[in-house]
Amino acid sequence: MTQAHIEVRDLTMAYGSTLIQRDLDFTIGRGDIFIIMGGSGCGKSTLMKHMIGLLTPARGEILFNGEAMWECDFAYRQSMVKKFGITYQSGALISSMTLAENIALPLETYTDLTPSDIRDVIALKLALVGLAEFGEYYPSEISGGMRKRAALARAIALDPEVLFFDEPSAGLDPVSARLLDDLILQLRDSLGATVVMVTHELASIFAIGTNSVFLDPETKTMIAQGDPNQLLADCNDPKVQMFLRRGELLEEA
Ligand SMILES: Nc1ncnc2c1ncn2[C@@H]1O[C@H](COP(=O)(O)OP(=O)(O)OP(=O)(O)O)[C@@H](O)[C@H]1O
Repeated sequence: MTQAHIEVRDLTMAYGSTLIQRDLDFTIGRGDIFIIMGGSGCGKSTLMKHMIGLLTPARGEILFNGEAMWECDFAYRQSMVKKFGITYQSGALISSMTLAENIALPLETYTDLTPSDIRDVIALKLALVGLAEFGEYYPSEISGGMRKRAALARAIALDPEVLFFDEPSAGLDPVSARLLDDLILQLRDSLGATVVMVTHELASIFAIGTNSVFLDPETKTMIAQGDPNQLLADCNDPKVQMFLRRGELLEEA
């Protein structure tokens, strides 16, 4: 049994009086590639925002390395969140800065590294994502797939313990999406990190996912959890099967 890295305990999420999901309870193991799945609008991004300290639970708790994220004060929570690397759907690189300058930003903000050390870290991170030659390029001068990888280089600048991705392969062609999956696997292994991903991409889910939770927008709670390949083989819930089989339900035996 792998060691728990993030534990979601009895979590209820709401925007004001609007309930989004209730009674979420699951564990993400160290080294997992954990997929948050479910139909449109069920609350996947909302769950991720709770995990990264942006939204406060209506009820329940999230533990990181066994420590409660919401019981503690803001400063302590920030020290936990610093161990997370986050990439959003758009990549969100700053367009007026080169890739190297984008990666330098978290290093200048959160570390005491010298300019020369920062240059070394930038070179290392760019090399890790296959962009060694592109440090002086601006985001608009490279392809969409390269922008995703550059955003990843920035997310790993501070050697995070957990990497969070919201729809990492959105807008990519299948080959670039596959390369991004390979890169996520490679980074998980080289950083010894845990990965948490919101994605609809079945190919990615089955290729790299090791654990998952399935959120249902109708009952507003989780209806399945576990290895996605195992869920495909064993889960009897028709909504989960519909999702994992791209809408094609198994014929009744
Ligand atoms: N800031 C907000 N205030 C109020 N409601 C919100 C807010 N953000 C999201 N919602 C609502 O919460 C619900 C869940 O949204 P969320 O973006 O988490 O879903 P999702 O599963 O990630 O969706 P998708 O798959 O379409 O990206 C939606 O009904 C959405 O309209």
